[in-house]
Amino acid sequence: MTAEDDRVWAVVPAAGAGTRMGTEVPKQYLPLLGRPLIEHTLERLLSHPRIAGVVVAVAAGDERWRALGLAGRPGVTTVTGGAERCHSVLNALAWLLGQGHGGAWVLVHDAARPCLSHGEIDRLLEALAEDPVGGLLGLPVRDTMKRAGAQDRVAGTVPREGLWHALTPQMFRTGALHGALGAALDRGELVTDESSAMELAGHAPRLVPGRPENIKVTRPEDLALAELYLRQQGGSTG
Ligand SMILES: Nc1ccn([C@@H]2O[C@H](COP(=O)(O)OP(=O)(O)OP(=O)(O)O)[C@@H](O)[C@H]2O)c(=O)n1
Ligand SMILES: C[C@](O)(CO)[C@H](O)COP(=O)(O)O
Repeated sequence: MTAEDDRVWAVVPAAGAGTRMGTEVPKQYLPLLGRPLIEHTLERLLSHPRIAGVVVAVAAGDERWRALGLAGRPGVTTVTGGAERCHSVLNALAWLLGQGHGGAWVLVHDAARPCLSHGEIDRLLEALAEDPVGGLLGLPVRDTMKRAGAQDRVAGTVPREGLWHALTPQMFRTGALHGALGAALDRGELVTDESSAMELAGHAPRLVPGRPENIKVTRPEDLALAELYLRQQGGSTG
């Protein structure tokens, strides 16, 4: 294995508007324990010894990102995001390809998931080190799952055996993921995660158990939960 293949990069899609949060400030910039949410996320990634660098996709003209000063931190590269998460990820992957990292593993991790632990990153790297496809962190579904019909009436119960929540990071070879994502977008498939693109390309990514604390801050009530989890980690990266 060449030294290049052993390097691991991270891509952080951070160009969203946070509509479901209902705040004027995009959620990745909301304060969490006194620091912008995205700062916690980037710190988790940048402090991991196997991660060579982080490519952050931010909205065009994002003044908050510029004002944060994180763009100038060693190991951080900024690219412009796109209309959807998949476009933002594709732009970041294109930068990595342009740098000659097509053979390297890339971990795509939502900026909105600040409670990621080093233990999860380690599990992902160990489980997929020799995997021909790659994979993602996930959580088996614990509740009985219902499919809603008209007027939110139960249309049916979905068997939960084998159902998982997809989390991030999702880990694939940069070149393979860029190709699969580009092909999905060419077909008009605005995939909501990287695994979907790889599945459309005919692959079966591996699911690796993540932690319930690795939540995606999406709605207002998620902020308090993320703060609780970060306090429980007590500043450690887990
Ligand atoms: N065009 C977009 C949309 C989303 N994201 C990022 O993708 C991650 C997961 O997306 P989501 O939780 O949906 O964030 P938003 O799109 O900002 O939220 P909403 O759907 O509520 O607007 C977030 O870190 C978000 O910043 C992105 O980089 N580019
Ligand atoms: C990537 C992801 O976090 C996996 O669950 C999710 O698909 C992001 O979806 P969103 O609609 O962009 O929040």
